[in-house]
Amino acid sequence: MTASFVIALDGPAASGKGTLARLISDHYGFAHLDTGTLYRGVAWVVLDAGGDPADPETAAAAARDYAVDKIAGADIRTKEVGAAASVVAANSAVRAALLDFQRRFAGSPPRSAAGAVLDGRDIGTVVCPDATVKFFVTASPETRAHRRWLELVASRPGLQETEIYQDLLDRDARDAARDDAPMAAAPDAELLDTTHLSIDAAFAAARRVIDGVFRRCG
Ligand SMILES: Nc1ncnc2c1ncn2[C@@H]1O[C@H](COP(=O)(O)OP(=O)(O)O)[C@@H](O)[C@H]1O
Ligand SMILES: Nc1ccn([C@@H]2O[C@H](COP(=O)(O)OP(=O)(O)O)[C@@H](O)[C@H]2O)c(=O)n1
Repeated sequence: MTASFVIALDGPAASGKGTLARLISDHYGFAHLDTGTLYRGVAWVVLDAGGDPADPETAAAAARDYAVDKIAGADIRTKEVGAAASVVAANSAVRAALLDFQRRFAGSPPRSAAGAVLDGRDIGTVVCPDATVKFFVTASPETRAHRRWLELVASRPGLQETEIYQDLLDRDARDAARDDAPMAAAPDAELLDTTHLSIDAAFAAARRVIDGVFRRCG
């Protein structure tokens, strides 16, 4: 089953897809799923238990047993958890274990919302190939590193922007090179480069695309 409207946002780390997904879901009254939290959650569970995210069985077992209450209070937004997330995300058994939940969310959004907004790496290509509107959100690596550094430095004084930059490049390379559901723009995705756009301007550009599609859908 598919919800009336599904908005898919994919793109590399810190491109602004999560920010747009939240604004879009608030504006249209749709439910939002940040699918990166699933991979970060699985990675956090593995790391917290002292496991190796690269060990296929350890990661697959954590994904099969995954429930959101397992990460209650955990800081899953760190760069270490992000790096481990992209390692577990290359494991097909992990991706298979998380797929059904994402598709059910898109098909039957919580609170009977009229639509769902999902952001991640493979939403428009694998999770919801029939999404109503698809975006591939990008920004230059320097811009993305600066944005992510601004987010993290408050809780980690001394954190170097160059460290974040390298981290993002490594993660993007892993995400784009994996065999299963690599990060990629769907052929019918709208490309949105936010390098020189404020959050408001990026949101306005996304709204123009969505409203245009909704008008055509009647
Ligand atoms: N267009 C933009 N201009 C400036 N900062 C932005 C823009 N879009 C997002 N940000 C900021 O960049 C950071 C990363 O954005 P986020 O939406 O979390 O990226 P992603 O979900 O792609 O990893 C956040 O602190 C967010 O507020
Ligand atoms: N749909 C998705 C979402 C995230 N991921 C993985 O999870 C990691 C963390 O995703 P995220 O969306 O939280 O990362 P940021 O863009 O917020 O930095 C990514 O680097 C991917 O490896 C994925 O493989 N597929």
